[in-house]
Order: sequence, then structure tokens, then C-alpha cells
Amino acid sequence: MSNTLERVSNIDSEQALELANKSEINPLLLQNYVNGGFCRYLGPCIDSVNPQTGKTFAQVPNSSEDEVAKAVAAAKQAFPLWSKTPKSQRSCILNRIADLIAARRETFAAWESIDQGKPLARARVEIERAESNFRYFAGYILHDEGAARMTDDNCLTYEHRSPLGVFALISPWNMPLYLLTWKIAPCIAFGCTGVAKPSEMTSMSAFLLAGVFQEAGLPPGVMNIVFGAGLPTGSALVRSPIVRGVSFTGGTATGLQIRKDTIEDIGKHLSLELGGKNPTLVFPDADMQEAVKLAATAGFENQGEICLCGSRIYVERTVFDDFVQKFVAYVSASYKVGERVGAVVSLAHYHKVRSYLVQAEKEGAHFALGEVPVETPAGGYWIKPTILTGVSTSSVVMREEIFGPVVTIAPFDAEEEAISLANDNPNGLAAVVLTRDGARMRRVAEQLEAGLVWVNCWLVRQLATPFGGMKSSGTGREGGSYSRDVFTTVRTVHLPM
Ligand SMILES: NC(=O)c1ccc[n+]([C@@H]2O[C@H](COP(=O)([O-])OP(=O)(O)OC[C@H]3O[C@@H](n4cnc5c(N)ncnc54)[C@H](O)[C@@H]3O)[C@@H](O)[C@H]2O)c1
Ligand SMILES: O=C/C=C/C=C(\O)C(=O)O
Repeated sequence: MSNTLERVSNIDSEQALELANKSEINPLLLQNYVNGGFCRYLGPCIDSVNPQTGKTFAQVPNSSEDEVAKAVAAAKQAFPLWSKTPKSQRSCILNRIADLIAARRETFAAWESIDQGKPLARARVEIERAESNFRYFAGYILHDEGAARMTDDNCLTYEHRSPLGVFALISPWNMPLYLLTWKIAPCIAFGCTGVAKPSEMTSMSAFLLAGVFQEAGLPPGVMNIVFGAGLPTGSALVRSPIVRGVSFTGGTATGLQIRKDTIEDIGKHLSLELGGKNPTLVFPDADMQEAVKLAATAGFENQGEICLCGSRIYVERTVFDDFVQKFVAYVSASYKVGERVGAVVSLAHYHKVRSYLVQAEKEGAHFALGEVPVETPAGGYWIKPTILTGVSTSSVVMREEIFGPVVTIAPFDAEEEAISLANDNPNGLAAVVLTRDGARMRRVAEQLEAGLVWVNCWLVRQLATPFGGMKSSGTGREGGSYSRDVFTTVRTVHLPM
């Protein structure tokens, strides 16, 4: 076991916080996990900062192309045996991984909160989802049956699937373990091997996960974890000719870069889950108190740092003033900074969110709640929930993903206008529709350019359903059989009878 892993494991949130605060002088050094072991690392490192204090607590390897190549080679070597390991055995190991995460839920949640800035309660929910990711795919593979049929001319045809090979799994910083395990679990369940790379800003939970893999008896090389930035680490990983598929979640610009970097390799599977600038539509027949609560949760959960957050709220004009007044009151009472609202992930991200608020102020937007945060934060990177009205539809504040605790509210007059405002954006990830009219629910939902539409709810997730975005929000879907299609390849076998 790695020395660092021993220091950070099996502790509660207070002990983790104490260790993080002490670690400024002697930071925790994370290590890559390759071929079932932790690697000695002497190369350049990236500081990992606690967004709630602004203090560095860990050093993350910025792995070179060589280190990536070693991890990819380990995954390649493990593939022949793992891909032929019976599903029942793979399933068993996945369940063991889930059990071990569950046994250490508090430790995982504590580090996730310290590393990402999110409130501890939010972190706990996400760690539970990471467990579910393993349990769900552990069950899925036991019950999945390929289709077989007899054609008219008496030919038996059936679908035979094979695991694709070595995968690159790359995730962002907003829901670190939740999103990385959403890739790792199906990858190993369907018999692939891989190299996972979490965001360089939030690597701690993936490091703890490597310890779980060791303890669960996942064979060496099946899943390797390398740490580092997009360049050199992530880029070297996706470009490796040994890598047969990439499952990526992150920003649209990075997704486009990955597409360019892999364009020559036609057979490489690409699954890209990218950014969102999601609309929430409030119709006058909605239950207003419920609508206010849902729009607030969709806007401000995880400080607005969820790709599915509803940051553009459109309200029918006759109820606009009433909604804004109730919404401001509810958000100021329920979304307190330091309680339900965490710190944003980094100083650079603080400045990015702030720059949109400076722009909104310049354009004459009305700050119904919140303000432009100070230029140089003392300590943590805290931004108050901010509600803007009077922003033009052509403003970058309305068009670009801010990924922070900021929403705009604008009026509409008719249902068609609401739909066209919602669709007037390059992104198409998610949308929320708030109405009590059953016919409208379907009429509106089915016209929205969004991969996920939630009617009178938000972030309801069934792991079997397709998850992903339309337009610039991505390529492909994941979840249940959609993940199977990402991680396997299919041949149709024809047997004349
Ligand atoms: N659609 C979804 O499911 C979803 C979920 C969460 C976050 N997101 C999006 O992620 C973004 C925020 O996350 P972020 O800032 O970490 O995104 P990002 O694109 O900057 O980074 C994501 C990951 O890609 C890596 N990376 C960067 N450049 C790379 C390259 N050239 N090749 C390979 N890997 C590279 C990073 O190191 C990181 O691990 C937002 O746009 C958000 O909407 C989307
Ligand atoms: O920030 C983005 C959240 C993505 C969520 C999922 O990928 C999921 O719930 O499976």
C-alpha cells in the first residue's frame, strides 16, 4: 500500500480536514496506480487546493507520455484474460468494489468535499451514486442477452458482442468520483480494460479508488489510474494507438480537441459528454411554490457546477414578477454560502465566473440577488448565489456556460416562444419544464433540443436510460445498453439451417 494512501484512508471528515490543513507544509503526494501497484513518482507535480480555504493540501503527478504509455501497456496486457473472465466473476468484483466504497463512504465524501469545494452532504450523495454505478453494471451484465432470430429463408442470425479493448476514461472536476465511476464501472463490467484520468484539480477520490481496486482483487492492469493535466497526460492517453475507445466528460472545447486528435483512427469509439446551458421553462399553470423550489435546485445545486444545471430560466410574462419575487426569497433563505452552497473549484474558475458577472453589470443587468464578487478573495473561493434579470438573449451571459451559482431569468409570452428561446443555444444537454398541463408536458418536451428533459423534476436518474446531449453537448449516449454499445463491438453471425 502507498504511504500516502495509508495516511488518507479510514479517517472521518474532521480528521481529513485536519490533515488537509496541516498538509500545506508537507503536502500529500498522490501516485499513479499502474498494473496493480502504486508507482514511485519524481516528475513535475500540480498543486491540489482546498477551494474552501485556498490552501494547497496535495501534489498531483503531472504524468508524462512515458507514464501514460506504461499504463496503457498494462491495460493492453490485462485485456486478453479479463475479456474472457466469466461475467459472473467480473460482476462479483464490481459488487466488492461497491461494498468497499460503501464501507469508506465518509472518508470518500470528506476528501471529495475538501478537494472540490462542495458541501459534505452533497459529496455523500455523489459517493452513493458512485457505489450504484458499480452495482448497476454488476447486475446488467448478468441479465443482458443478445438478440437471435430466424429469418424467412431459414437462416439463424444472432448478435455476438466482444469487449472493444483498452479505453481512455477522462472526467472533469465537478462530480469527481460520480463521473469517473460512471465510466470505469461499465468499462470493466463489459470486459474492457483501461486507463482512467480524473481532472488534475480533483484527483483525491480516484486515488482512494485505486486502493479499493487493490483490496477488491481487481486483477493488475485491468484498471489503471494516471494523474495529470490535459496536456500532456490526457492528450497522450486519447492519442495512443493502443487505445480503442475514449469515454470523455468535460468541456465542449476539449471534446472537440479530442475529436480532432483521434479523427484518423476511424475505429476508435468516441463517447463525448460535454457542456450545457440548460433552460428551465416556467408556465403559468405550474405549481408556483414547487416550481420555485425545483428551479432553485436545478440552478444552484453543487454551486451551479453540474453540467445539467438550469442556468437560463424563462417564465411566462403574466407570472414573471411573482416568480422572481418568490424565487429570490427562496434562494436567499435556502441556499446559504458555506451551507448548501460550496466554494467554486479554483481561483481560475472564480475569476471566470466573476468575469461573466462584471460583463452582466456592464450590460446593465439587474442583480435581483448577489453581486460582483471581490477581485481577490481572501481565503476560499466563495460566490453568492446570483440571480440576474434584464439580460439580453444575445449576451454571452445568456449564451455561454458559466458553470457557477449564477442564473438569468427572462420572460416569454407564448409556448412557441418559450420553445424557441430554449432551443436558441448551441448546447442541447438538458431542460426542465414546469407545468401542470399534461398535453403541454409532452408537446413541449418533445420539441426541446435536449438529450434529457425533466418535467416537474430535475436530475432524476435511471441508470438504464440514455444519458447524453444533443448539438454541441456531445456525441453518443451512455447508460444501460447505450454503455454496452460504447464498450463493446458487435458482429452478426449468420447460420443457414
Ligand atoms: N455532459 C456531461 O455529462 C458533463 C458532466 C460534467 C461536466 N461537464 C462539462 O465539463 C466542463 C467542466 O469541466 P472541466 O473544466 O474539468 O472540463 P475540461 O474539458 O477542461 O477537462 C475535462 C477533463 O479533460 C482533460 N483534458 C483537458 N484537455 C485535454 C486534451 N486535450 N485531451 C484529453 N484530455 C484533456 C482534463 O484534464 C480533465 O480531466 C463543463 O463544460 C461541464 O459542462 C459535462
Ligand atoms: O455534471 C454533469 C453531470 C453528469 C451526470 C451524469 O453523467 C450522470 O448522472 O450519469
